[in-house]
Amino acid sequence: MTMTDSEFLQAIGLSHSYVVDRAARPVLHGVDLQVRAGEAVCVVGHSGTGKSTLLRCLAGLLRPTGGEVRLDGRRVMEPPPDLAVVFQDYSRSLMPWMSILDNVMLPLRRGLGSQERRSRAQQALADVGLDGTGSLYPWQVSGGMQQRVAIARALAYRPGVLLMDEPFASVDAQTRADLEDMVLTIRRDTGITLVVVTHDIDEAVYLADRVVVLAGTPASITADLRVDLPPERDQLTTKADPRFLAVRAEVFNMIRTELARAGRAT
Ligand SMILES: Nc1ncnc2c1ncn2[C@@H]1O[C@H](COP(=O)(O)OP(=O)(O)OP(=O)(O)O)[C@@H](O)[C@H]1O
Repeated sequence: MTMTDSEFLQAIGLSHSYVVDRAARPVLHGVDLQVRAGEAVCVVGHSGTGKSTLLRCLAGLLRPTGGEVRLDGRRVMEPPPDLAVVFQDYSRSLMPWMSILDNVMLPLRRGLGSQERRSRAQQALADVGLDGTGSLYPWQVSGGMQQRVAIARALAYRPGVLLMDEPFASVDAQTRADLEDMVLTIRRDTGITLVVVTHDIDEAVYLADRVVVLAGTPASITADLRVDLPPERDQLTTKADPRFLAVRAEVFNMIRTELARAGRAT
């Protein structure tokens, strides 16, 4: 398949089955997803539908059992250097015995001098609002700040693509709103391509240019909705905007319909 400039990150006919008790258990089947350079796409779907599996395949952390993932035209066979991932569980992703600055410097590529690594890490900490915290240890700061550190670590090597798996599910509502706004600012300032998996429909619509719904067993993309909102967003006015409410209602109804089809209770 040939790729146009606009199709930057692609899943093409992607399928994945896990092996459980020696039997293949299909989770994803025929997932087609195109993300353009600089676009923000949120993936929603009910619990257990395969969102994390899809994200891990996109990240090159899991080899799909069918189809393929392409980044900038090249087939993804392992985690690409231009791509970073942030997971939900910041407490397990940070090294407690290392300072915040050392945590952020940790994955920076060899080949950079120590001064460059240090200045990139300090810049990334500043970008997430954590200027001046580098000498502290992760356990000395709040959960929301630890998640900012995890995001700074992902940003420090300046990836073109940032994948996030339920990144704000473990923090309180106010911190979550602050982190959502921080992601919007980073996106505006860097032009990074963003794919976010989230349970939270409001969060998905707030962050995204497009919301895709993953549904079915095995799952595929059953809806792909454009969010017709200006890029400048804020928690109060955007979430009260009729266009926001319309997409939110549409996504909500789709997921509810899928749940009913699967015979689950909402
Ligand atoms: N390593 C594995 N081996 C076997 N089955 C797995 C494995 N990882 C996930 N699964 C199963 O695959 C299905 C999809 O899991 P996945 O974590 O991708 O879903 P999800 O949509 O991200 O769920 P949630 O929203 O609850 O995090 C689930 O039924 C899960 O139990």
